[in-house]
Amino acid sequence: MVNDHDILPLRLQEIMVKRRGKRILGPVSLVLQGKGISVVVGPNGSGKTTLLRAMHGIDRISEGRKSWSISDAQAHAAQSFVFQTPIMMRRNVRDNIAYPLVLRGMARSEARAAADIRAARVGLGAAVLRAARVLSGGEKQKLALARALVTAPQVLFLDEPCANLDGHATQEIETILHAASAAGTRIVMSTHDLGQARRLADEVLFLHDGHVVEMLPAAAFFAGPASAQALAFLKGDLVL
Ligand SMILES: Nc1ncnc2c1ncn2[C@@H]1O[C@H](COP(=O)(O)OP(=O)(O)OP(=O)(O)O)[C@@H](O)[C@H]1O
Repeated sequence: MVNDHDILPLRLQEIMVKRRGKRILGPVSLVLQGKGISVVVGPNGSGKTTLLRAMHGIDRISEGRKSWSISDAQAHAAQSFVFQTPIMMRRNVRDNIAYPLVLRGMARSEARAAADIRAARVGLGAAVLRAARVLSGGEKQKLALARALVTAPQVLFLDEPCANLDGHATQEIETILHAASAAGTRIVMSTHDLGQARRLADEVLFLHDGHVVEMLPAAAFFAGPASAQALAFLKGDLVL
């Protein structure tokens, strides 16, 4: 809905993110393009969250260059980001989902109608008038996804969207992500769950110590990554 121009490819050239002078990511150079779901995996603290936040523009890049195929402002409007712990407003489900559309200038009645359609698609059709804050963890994550998808983003970032969810809720979220990908949204998500990476990934990015050590089609990654660190990670060994 936001614009017709492709915002991809996203190019990162030697980007670094530093906190109080300390490097926490980079240098990273990569090109994000094409279709499908890219899954970011790696040990704790390897920089998965920081990479997603830097790509979307939440974390400032200290060095290097990031560019979308159109201006940053236009590109930003065509992206959504889902946090590990969804942020709920003190409103009902419908108005939470409608909010990004209202922010973009859509009339409230139209935005609410669009929100109801999105709520139904994620299985929250019967809950549109419930207060968002009383939902279960799985329902909150579905609401967050509906709100992220209501603007029909070209690119959707998700940071550990199924952390703390049970198998049933995880399956529902994965079904929604598959459907969004099939509908053309480019997805980039992090996960701790290698099983989830196997189920969802078209492409895998393996991070270690703030570096993207592997960026491969999923089949190639799981068949045998090139680096010792990724091999150890796949085997379940500690990666030091
Ligand atoms: N605000 C911050 N200030 C200082 N260091 C930070 C900050 N946020 C993250 N870090 C550090 O940056 C590194 C990368 O963190 P990040 O959260 O991106 O990793 P991650 O791979 O997502 O980790 P996890 O798997 O534990 O979620 C870690 O060493 C972390 O301790």
